[in-house]
Amino acid sequence: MPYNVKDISLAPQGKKKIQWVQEHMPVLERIKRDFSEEKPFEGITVASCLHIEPKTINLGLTLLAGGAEVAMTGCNPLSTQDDAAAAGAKMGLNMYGWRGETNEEYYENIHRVLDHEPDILIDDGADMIFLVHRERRELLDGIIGACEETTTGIHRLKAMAADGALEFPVMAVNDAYTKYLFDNRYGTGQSTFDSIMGTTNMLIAGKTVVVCGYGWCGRGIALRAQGLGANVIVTEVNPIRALEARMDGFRVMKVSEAVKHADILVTATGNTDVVAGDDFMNMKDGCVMANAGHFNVEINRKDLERLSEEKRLVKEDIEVFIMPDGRKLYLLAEGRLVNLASERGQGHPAEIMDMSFAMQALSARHLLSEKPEPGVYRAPDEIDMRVAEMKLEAMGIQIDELTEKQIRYLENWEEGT
Ligand SMILES: NC(=O)c1ccc[n+]([C@@H]2O[C@H](COP(=O)([O-])OP(=O)(O)OC[C@H]3O[C@@H](n4cnc5c(N)ncnc54)[C@H](O)[C@@H]3O)[C@@H](O)[C@H]2O)c1
Ligand SMILES: O=c1[nH]cnc2c1ncn2[C@@H]1O[C@H](CO)[C@@H](O)[C@H]1O
Ligand SMILES: N[C@@H](CCS)C(=O)O
Repeated sequence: MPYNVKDISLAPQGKKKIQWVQEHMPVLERIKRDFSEEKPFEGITVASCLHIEPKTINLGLTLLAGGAEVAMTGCNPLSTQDDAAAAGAKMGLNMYGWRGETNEEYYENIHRVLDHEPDILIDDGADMIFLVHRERRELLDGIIGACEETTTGIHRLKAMAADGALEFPVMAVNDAYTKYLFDNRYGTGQSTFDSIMGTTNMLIAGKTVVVCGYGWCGRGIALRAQGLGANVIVTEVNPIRALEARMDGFRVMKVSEAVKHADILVTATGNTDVVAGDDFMNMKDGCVMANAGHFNVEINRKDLERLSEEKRLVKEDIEVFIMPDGRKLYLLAEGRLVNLASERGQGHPAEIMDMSFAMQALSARHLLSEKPEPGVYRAPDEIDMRVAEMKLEAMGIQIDELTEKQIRYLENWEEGT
């Protein structure tokens, strides 16, 4: 089985981590059992570009159990867990990736995965899908379609589809209820603080935490910051989301004002230059900045380098920028998504990725059976509801069913006071 990982001898340690998460991913385990009987992916090659860590390996093993050949690489140069990658290679997956890739190595590894001539792609951020369209067009004919994991990837793919440039169907896995309502909100909320606290060993209680963006991720981050005892300020560009943040109990202000108060600042917008230029000149001394959104552009690192007098690594994943007036500003994990890119970042909890990856597995199977036209599609509600039902069942929770009378009542427009 071809692979290129940092250190294959880390496999036993990675395997233990995979076994641990499997115990907390009951929905994916159930799908794995079904797939191993039905073999829906027999003869199919799946290529993934996802954060490589134990839960993702478990998705790979689920597809493998379904008969697929699986080739995996990372979707971020810093997020790969080397022991999990090594274990994946030993467990029958074609693994390419390591933590700390250069930009060149990152794209090189996507090429190696594509060399397996995949029928189905699973992407996070759409880098692999773009590469196929730009540089590996010879593969387009063989590709049945792709599944996309995250908000930013879907924005990019919709823009591509609007320009008539998207040449195969893509399932917008992020847009499933069982994905964004839980993964983006509770997953990012918890894993962002897990990583910030693990990296800095700092107290959150009593601090002012500024959250830029009050989308699904921002809501989760603000909620958890509040729960940890922080004073939370939200910045937004969307008036409705800003109002929601205010009525959820948070202060709302412009980022240029918020930076003056921030002890900790977290971006989660999917946008560029959210904190930039003069913001660094007005920022409070000692502010710790982290990005939980995408790529490394939300906090403008180039501005930070240009405006500071000195930059050095304090310890793994903490850089300090010393400003001309002596203020120290800290940036975590090079401004890449902190919950995965920092060494301490474990990503979302297993129980959360259980649903996200169940949606991935079932969306890939849906692509195979339906073979839709090129475009960006939400997964059918039946799949979404099925994942929620399986999750409730696994949690031992029962809910009521509508009676015939209630269904008739809800469908009736004549009955009133
Ligand atoms: N770290 C993770 O594990 C993780 C998990 C899920 C999603 N994501 C990524 O996080 C980002 C946000 O995802 P989401 O699902 O919350 O998206 P979303 O669209 O629900 O929310 C983004 C919010 O940011 C706001 N915004 C945009 N530009 C802004 C600016 N300059 N200042 C302040 N607010 C601004 C928007 O108005 C919107 O309310 C995306 O890039 C997504 O891919 C990361
Ligand atoms: O632990 C994890 N393993 C794999 N993917 C993850 C994990 N945590 C979050 N994400 C995924 O990363 C995307 C943003 O790049 C998010 O959409 C989320 O689903
Ligand atoms: N794969 C990209 C998209 C995250 S939303 C990244 O890691 O930054």
